[in-house]
Amino acid sequence: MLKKIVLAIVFIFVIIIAARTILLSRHSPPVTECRATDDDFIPLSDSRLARFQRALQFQTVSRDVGDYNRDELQNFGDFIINSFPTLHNSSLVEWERVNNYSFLYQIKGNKRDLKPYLLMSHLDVVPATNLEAWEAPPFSGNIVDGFIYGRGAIDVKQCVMGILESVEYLLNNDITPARSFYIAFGHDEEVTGSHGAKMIAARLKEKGVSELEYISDEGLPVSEGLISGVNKPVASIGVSEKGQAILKLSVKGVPGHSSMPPKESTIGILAGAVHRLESNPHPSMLGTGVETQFLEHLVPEMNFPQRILVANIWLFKPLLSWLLSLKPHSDAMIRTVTSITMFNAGVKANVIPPLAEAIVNHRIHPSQTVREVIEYDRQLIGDARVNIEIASSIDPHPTAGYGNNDFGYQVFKTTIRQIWPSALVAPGVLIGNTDTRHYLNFTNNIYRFSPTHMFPGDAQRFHGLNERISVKNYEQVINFFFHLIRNSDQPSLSPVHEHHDDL
Ligand SMILES: CCCCCCCC/C=C\CCCCCCCC(=O)NCC(=O)O
Ligand SMILES: [Zn+2]
Ligand SMILES: [Zn+2]
Repeated sequence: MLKKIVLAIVFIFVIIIAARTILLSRHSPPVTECRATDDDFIPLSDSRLARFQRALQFQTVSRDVGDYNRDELQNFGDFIINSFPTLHNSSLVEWERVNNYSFLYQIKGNKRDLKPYLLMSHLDVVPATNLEAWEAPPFSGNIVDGFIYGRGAIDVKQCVMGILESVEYLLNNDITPARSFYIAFGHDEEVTGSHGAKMIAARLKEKGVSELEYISDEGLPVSEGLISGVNKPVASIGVSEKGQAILKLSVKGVPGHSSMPPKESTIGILAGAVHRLESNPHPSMLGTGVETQFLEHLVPEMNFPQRILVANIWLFKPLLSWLLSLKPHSDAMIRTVTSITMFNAGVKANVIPPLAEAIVNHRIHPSQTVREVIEYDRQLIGDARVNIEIASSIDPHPTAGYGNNDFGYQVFKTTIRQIWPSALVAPGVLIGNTDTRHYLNFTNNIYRFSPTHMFPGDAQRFHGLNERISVKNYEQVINFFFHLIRNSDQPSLSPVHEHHDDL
């Protein structure tokens, strides 16, 4: 009898595994018909390329909240105004500098009943370090072997300049958009956006804007070769964004002579706490959020064993979590991550340190909250001598729609396929943070995507060494935004044609 029950259970499991594998292995058909019309390609002329190289030369570095290079932001802003004369003088455009260095543009379409959308980006960059290790100086914009080097090449001056080039082209060619749109460039995204994006959002409200059709901002790239077994480019659209908690850990002690040390120093206690945090990662949340749909979208391109695993996360979560945890970029998809980013202690070689401090930077999986993450840390540290203070925090963002009837998502999907026809397009979670935190009240439809083509090894270039973009990819960036604007002109989505017979 027991044997029969076991066999029946195994049989049911096999049926479920097979059914899910077959179901998720089906290729999804294109769901929209929205092509860019007219001459639909902007070539990367020498002058467009030179403008981008020049943009990378401005050292618009942000270091901390309120600590950014004002002179260079001013110069970069002046350069933008001078480089795009049609945009800045068109009767279709209203523009202003917000809080001195940020920019807000309104491009007026001729169908005023259509809800406007917003294209976001940012003008600042993080500092460049280890200058000797760069192939070309980080503020040169030099081209080496077909790549344009510079801090900001992928984060994210390529989008600033790509948006500006595409709009200038539209206006120079007398193409009046049907749907109005806004462009917002903040000047301190790398240090929370509280002086830039936050002020732009307030200004938008002042102008009477309360609802937007969708918002686009920097985000996930088009990646190739990052997931073993998937041989096509994977374009992931960030429909949500991780939360963030910056915690300051501190341990206080009594200073004294180093010849008579206490059993434990503030440094030793804090180092122990930090070590416990680093060696006990937060749990895998695989199966609870959009990372699940991301992986499931790739199933048709995977090999058979991979298909079985990914189509059945309900069963294989532990194994898959382990596999995904092997690489930092895939580990970041499935859990709240912990980075120890700063550690300060001690005053002199022969003085017992009175204070030790560390900064912990968490990026929070959308299925968790700031409170839960801090409680987990507290339990893990398990030492009342370690004080935990929240320096800043934000919960994960809500998830935007990514179905067949979600206008913004479908416009992105169509546009991506116009630039990368073989790309698999999938929803995903952005593992870093953006200025969109200041715009959450304008719409739920926020899409975080950068039309940057990335290959193995490129993820480390974000905020790292040798940030660069290929000349070809920069041309794709310009054309991505051009097509996005053209595709956004349609009043609504074309009827959806589902083909269920193409198994
Ligand atoms: C198996 C996974 C395949 C997906 C490929 C993902 C590759 C991820 C590589 C880079 C994405 C990182 C984008 C981060 C943008 C965040 C912008 C930023 O710097 N904001 C400030 C901050 O977060 O502190
Ligand atoms: Zn950025
Ligand atoms: Zn950045």
